[in-house]
Amino acid sequence: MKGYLVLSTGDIFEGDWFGSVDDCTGEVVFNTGMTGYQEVLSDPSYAGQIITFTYPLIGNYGINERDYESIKPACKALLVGDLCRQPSHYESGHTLAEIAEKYGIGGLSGIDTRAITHIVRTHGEVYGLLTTDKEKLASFTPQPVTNVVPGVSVKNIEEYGKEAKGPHIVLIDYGYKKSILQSLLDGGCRVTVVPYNITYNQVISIDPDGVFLSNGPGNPKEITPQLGELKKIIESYPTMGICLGHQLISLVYGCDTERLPYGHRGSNHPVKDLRTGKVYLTSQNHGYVVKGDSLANAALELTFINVNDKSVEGVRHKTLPISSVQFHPEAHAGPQDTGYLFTEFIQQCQVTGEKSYA
Ligand SMILES: NC(=O)CC[C@H](N)C(=O)O
Repeated sequence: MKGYLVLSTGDIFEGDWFGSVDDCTGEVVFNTGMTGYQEVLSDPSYAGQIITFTYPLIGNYGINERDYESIKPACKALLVGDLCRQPSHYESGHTLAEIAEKYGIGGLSGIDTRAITHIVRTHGEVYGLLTTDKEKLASFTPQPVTNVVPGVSVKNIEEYGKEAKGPHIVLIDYGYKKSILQSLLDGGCRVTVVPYNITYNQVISIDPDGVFLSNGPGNPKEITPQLGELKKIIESYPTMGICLGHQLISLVYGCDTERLPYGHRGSNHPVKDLRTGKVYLTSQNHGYVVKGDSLANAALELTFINVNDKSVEGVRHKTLPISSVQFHPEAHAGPQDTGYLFTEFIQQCQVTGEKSYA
């Protein structure tokens, strides 16, 4: 079946439809990873987005039971050059098309993903409609995707690793990737996952040794109503944040965020650890970034920069044990080179001994 993509720029693409047959709209973004489509499509930070894969062949090793980053993928649609419908891998249980259909994700293959990527690179903020009905193309009115965190955050507290001997971590869920939870569990932690709008008093009653702010979709400024509670929480425990969590820590301390000219989404984004001068390849997925000049008089200092565009990739508090990174040390998809940041954080939660800084 033929399907169509119309962009907010007016460009129209025709391709072969796969996945859910319902029309869908979303922000069009591109991911440059050569592998990792399963982790990408199930990363909740892609909620409300249409993902263009720049790597030409997608689906060739199928879909397995282990590599999901969430129970239910939250992205809207997938744009693929060459869709493999006969995957080959010993762990593969399904094709990408089957999984797209199962989870209500739209898909178009056989389209020029390079051209779409070029449009997104040029315009930055691009929205799209996927439909099988050619008649609808002319009437598409793009609408920004907003307020997505409540839809992907847990509704109730969840506990993992209850028998673990290591520190007890509260993971605030803005749409966490399973690999963040897994990294904490692998480090010997007990983890309590809590909803994004958790209060200071609720965290105190859980009595953790550390706090972790997860990744998540959307504009970080949409979480502004939570910043007051968040400040009290993070100033009471050793804290680490990733991606959206990093942006929120920066907003708590009066820094500003903005949209990147176009997002960083892929598995080989180089960042420099300013403490050591070492450069690491990282997994990334973000459309917003902390403004470098807004750090000037803040309580935070820069710890990592992006080697390509010099954007902010990490900060830490000048006196409190609070740090965060824009990239993904939990990897999946992508390299695990910065996994040492989990080790450092877990050690910090152990060394402190005291339950609370307050
Ligand atoms: N992966 C994330 O946490 C993304 C953070 C934020 N939604 C952004 O796009 O910048």
